[in-house]
Amino acid sequence: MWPLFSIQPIPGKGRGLVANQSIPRGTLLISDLPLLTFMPTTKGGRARAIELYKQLPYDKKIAVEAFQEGHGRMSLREVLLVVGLPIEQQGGRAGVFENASLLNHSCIPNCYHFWDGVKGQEIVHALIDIPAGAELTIDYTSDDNLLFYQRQRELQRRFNFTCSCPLCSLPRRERKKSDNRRYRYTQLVDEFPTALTDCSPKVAMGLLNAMFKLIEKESLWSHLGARYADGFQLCAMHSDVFRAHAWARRAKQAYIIARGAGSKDAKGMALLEKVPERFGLFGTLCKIKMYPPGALFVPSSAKQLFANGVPSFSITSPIISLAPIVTAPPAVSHQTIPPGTKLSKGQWKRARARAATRADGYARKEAATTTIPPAFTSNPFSPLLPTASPSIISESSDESVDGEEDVIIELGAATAVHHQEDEEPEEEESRFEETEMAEMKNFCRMMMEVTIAECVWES
Ligand SMILES: C[S@@+](CC[C@H](N)C(=O)[O-])C[C@H]1O[C@@H](n2cnc3c(N)ncnc32)[C@H](O)[C@@H]1O
Repeated sequence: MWPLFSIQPIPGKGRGLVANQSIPRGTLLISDLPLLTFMPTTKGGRARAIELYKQLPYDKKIAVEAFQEGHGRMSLREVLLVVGLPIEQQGGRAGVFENASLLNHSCIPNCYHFWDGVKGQEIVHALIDIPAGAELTIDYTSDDNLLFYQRQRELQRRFNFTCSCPLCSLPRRERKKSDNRRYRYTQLVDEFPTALTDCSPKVAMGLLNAMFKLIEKESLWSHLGARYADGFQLCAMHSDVFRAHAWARRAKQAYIIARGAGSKDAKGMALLEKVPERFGLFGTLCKIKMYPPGALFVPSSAKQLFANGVPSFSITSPIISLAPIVTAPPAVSHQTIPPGTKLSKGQWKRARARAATRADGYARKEAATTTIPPAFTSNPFSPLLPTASPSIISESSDESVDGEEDVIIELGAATAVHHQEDEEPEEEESRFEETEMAEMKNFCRMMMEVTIAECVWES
C-alpha cells in the first residue's frame, strides 16, 4: 500500500507515523529537506528559528503550524525546539522536517535516522522488519546507548517529555539489568581499540563476540555496522584476508540497511570487501614478512609484480594466511621464488615443513580455537550475523575492482583448511606431496593467476 506510512494520533505522544504495510528492514522511508535549521542550544539560535519560519513560503509555514496544533499551549519557539531533530552529532544544529519531525522517539527504535550533509537531507531507513500497524520510531538522543537516567534527562531537557517506551517501562530490576548491559557494551567498545593492538587476536575477537551478544540483548541494531567493521579491522590487521572479506561484507550489509547503499560507510565497506588489502592498516599486526607487502593478495598488483619482474614473494605467506586469525610466528622461514622459475615437489615440501616447525605452539593452538562469533537465531538480523561453522567451505566468483575474476573463499574456509592441516594423518610421502602440491597450485592459481609449475625454486 502506498504511501508506506500515514500520520496518525498516538496516545500520549501527539501525532506520529504508522506503517500502512509490513516494511522490510533497509527500506528508505524518508528523505526530507529541512523546512529550517537552527542552533537549539543558544538563545540567538532559537530566535533565528523564528526569523527563518517567517521567511518560509506559505505551504511550508502551514506544515510548521500543524506541529504547533499538536502541542497545545506551547509557543511557536517552544514547538520548533521540540520538533527540531538533531542534525549534527556533537550538540549542534537541529532541523525541522515535514515528515521526519513527525517521528516519535523510542529507546529501542525500529528506524534509523541520520543527516546526510552532502545532500542536505534527513534520511530515515527501517532498521528492522516493521509489521503493518506499528508506529515508526527513531532515537532522538545524542548517543543511542545511554543508560536510563541519562536518556530521561536528555529527552526531558531537550524535548520536554518523559519517555515511556518499552525499554523505559521495564520493571526497575529489569531496567537495571539493561543498564548494566549497556554500560558493559560501552566499556567493551572503548576497550576494543587497545585490545586490537595489545592483545592476541583471540582476546580481541572475544571482546567482539561479547559485544555482539549485548547488541542482540539490547537491540542495538544500529551498532552492527561499526562492530562488523571492527571485525574486519582485526582480520585485516592480521592479514587474514578471507575473514576480513566476510566481515567487510557484513559491515556493508548493515550499513546499507541503516544508511543506504549510497552512503559513505556502505561504499567504503564495499570497496574493502572486494580488496581488503586496501585497508590502510592491512597486515600491520601480522608478523609474516611479505615482499612486496600485500602483493600476494591483490591479483592486479600480483600481476604487476610479475610484469615488472619484481624479484620475489614469500612462499610461507599463503600457508599462514589460510589459517584463521593467528599471531603469525615471528621466525617464519622466508623463502623466495622469482618469477618464471620451477618449483619441485620436494623443495615445496621441505619449505612447508620448515615453516610448520617454526610455527610455535601458541599460534597453532590459537588458530585452532579462534572462531568468529556464533550465529544468532532469535533476532531479525540473524542472516547478517556471522556464522561459526568452520567446516563450511564455499567458494564464489566475484568481479574484482579492476574487472578480473577473483575467487572468494567464504567464511570458514580458512579454518577448515587449517584443521585439515592439523589433523592430517601420517600418509605416504607421494600422497602428501600430491595434496600439498595441489593445494599450493590451487592457491596460486586463485590468488596470483600463476601456476607453481612455471616457477623454479631459488634456495
Ligand atoms: C519530533 S516531535 C514528534 C512529533 C510529535 N509527536 C508531534 O505531534 O508533533 C517530538 C515530540 O513528540 C512527543 N514525543 C515523541 N516521542 C515521545 C515518546 N516516546 N513519549 C512521549 N512523547 C513523545 C514529545 O512531545 C516530543 O517533544
